[in-house]
Amino acid sequence: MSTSLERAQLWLSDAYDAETRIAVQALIDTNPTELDDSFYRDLEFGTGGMRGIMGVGTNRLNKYTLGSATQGLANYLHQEFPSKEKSVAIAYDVRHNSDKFAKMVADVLTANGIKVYLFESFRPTPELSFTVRHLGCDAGIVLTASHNPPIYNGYKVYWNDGAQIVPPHDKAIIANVGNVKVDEIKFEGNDDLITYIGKEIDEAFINACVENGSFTKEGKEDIKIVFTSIHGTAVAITPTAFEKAGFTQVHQVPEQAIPSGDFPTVVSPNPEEPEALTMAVDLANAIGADVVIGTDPDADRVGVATRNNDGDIVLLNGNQMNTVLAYYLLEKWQEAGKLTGKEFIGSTIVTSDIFYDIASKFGVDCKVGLTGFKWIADMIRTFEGKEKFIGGGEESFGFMVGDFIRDKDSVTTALLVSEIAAVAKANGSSLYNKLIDIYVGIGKAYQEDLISIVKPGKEGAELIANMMVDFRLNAPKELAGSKVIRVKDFQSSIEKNLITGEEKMIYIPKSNVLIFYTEDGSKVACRPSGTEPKIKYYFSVSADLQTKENYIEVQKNLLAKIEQLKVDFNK
Ligand SMILES: O=P([O-])(O)O[C@H]1O[C@H](COP(=O)(O)O)[C@@H](O)[C@H](O)[C@H]1O
Ligand SMILES: [Mg+2]
Repeated sequence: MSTSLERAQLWLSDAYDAETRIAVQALIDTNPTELDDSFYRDLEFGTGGMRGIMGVGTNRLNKYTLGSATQGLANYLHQEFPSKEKSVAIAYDVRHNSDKFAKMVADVLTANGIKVYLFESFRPTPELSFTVRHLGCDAGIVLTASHNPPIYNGYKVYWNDGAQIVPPHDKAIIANVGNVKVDEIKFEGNDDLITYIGKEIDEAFINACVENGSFTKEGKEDIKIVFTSIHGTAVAITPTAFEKAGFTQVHQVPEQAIPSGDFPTVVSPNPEEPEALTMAVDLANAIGADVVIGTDPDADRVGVATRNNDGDIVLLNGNQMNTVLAYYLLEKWQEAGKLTGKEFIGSTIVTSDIFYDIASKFGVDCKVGLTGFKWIADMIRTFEGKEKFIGGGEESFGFMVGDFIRDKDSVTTALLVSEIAAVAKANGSSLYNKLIDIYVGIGKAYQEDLISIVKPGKEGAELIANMMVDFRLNAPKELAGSKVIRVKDFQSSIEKNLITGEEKMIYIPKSNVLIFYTEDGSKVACRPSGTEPKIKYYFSVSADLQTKENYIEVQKNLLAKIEQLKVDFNK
């Protein structure tokens, strides 16, 4: 394997433009650490596409890494569909360079004779997934790094069903990308092959979201909602969707309705960080709102906060939000007589096990995939025509309602969660109480939490890899005073019962993930993030819950248990 310096020297050839060569030379001359980090590896497709810091280098997002990825995709499309006229839809978010990168990517495709539908300005990621299906495209691309910091950008790739690519397509595209030499990238586009899209698609998309995310008008004029797009793409769509769905009291956070790749009013534009919703919560307190909803820059993630029984606004975690959403959808399908036993909800290995309880209550299946909504979308494809997908989610903030969009979708989710809150309020309850009702209904309360430890750069990646190796070599025997009785290793595809020694195969694709189960029912999953330089630990605990009145006490104990569990991992 060549060194970072050798790899960097290749970028000094004439095949690269002058600006790039100057920047690479400057790294070689003055910044060995940055040079190493920029060139020590190639960017890869992770959980949510290819993401990287913008800059020169093989491990950075730039004209050449995006160019070769797109040339590889074009080559693969020609291989897969040799005789048909091909088309690709392209969207982009509000980040720095996203618009320029989108046009550049469009040029590479048209230079390869592929027709492009390019959004005229920024749009949500779920709208792109919808568009691929709506226009019958062969693939789709979004230029976005989701909620990552402003220095990042990225490239999400969708196949013709509107789902992000999984094997074999991702591996095949990467293999094609690996064969692309820089002078083979066709940068000279053909504008005649570009069709700009916008308003008509927005209308179709919003109508589809409203149709799939609305079951009733009850309470929609009485619920007060604060919505923030956190400087991202949802601003162009979600307020209209709310209006069309019948909500009349939606208040936007004005400062955050301004699109900006600097995300100037937040530390991180990630609704999973409570700080990202501070301004929205302040506004909600000022105007007495019932619900707070915030979306990430590419509007696939959505955070929801609601009032607890003391009137304080509390942030629901991803599992709690997904619990309420999945349960409501199942209730609606049941009421409509649409549950036949051939339906399923989707989850991933880091989703709370409450999804199994909910599925069994309604007599549907709960399918489990690897982390990432692309694996939930994969289930829909696999069971298409045989079993019907109702909805799906995981630990992270976001949900997928039905199969018309094959990625998590904050727009439909925002409508649905607001409807649940509206109906609850109209019946003297609340979103918060709906969650507790579900726990009481299944006889068990759940609590989850997540720690993400950031380890940046090449050194960080090595540290994280070593931490996972260490967990395998020295697996914990006890967690928070309870014996570890079962371990699932998704890399070796083996589940081991530590009491009986029995081993079982795990039948989902391999991934670097470990899950430990303790005697008292706690579950801890460990995995390196596939989108950011982080290692993640997911905690899930549960306890019996018979009455609503006991919830606060039970929850307090569960939270204390999670704190105990965290001690072993927070290093
Ligand atoms: O970042 P997004 O909004 O595109 O979302 C993507 O990445 C998240 C974080 O993945 P990881 O834990 O590997 O960092 C996943 O949970 C999510 O399913 C996926 O769609
Ligand atoms: Mg996102």
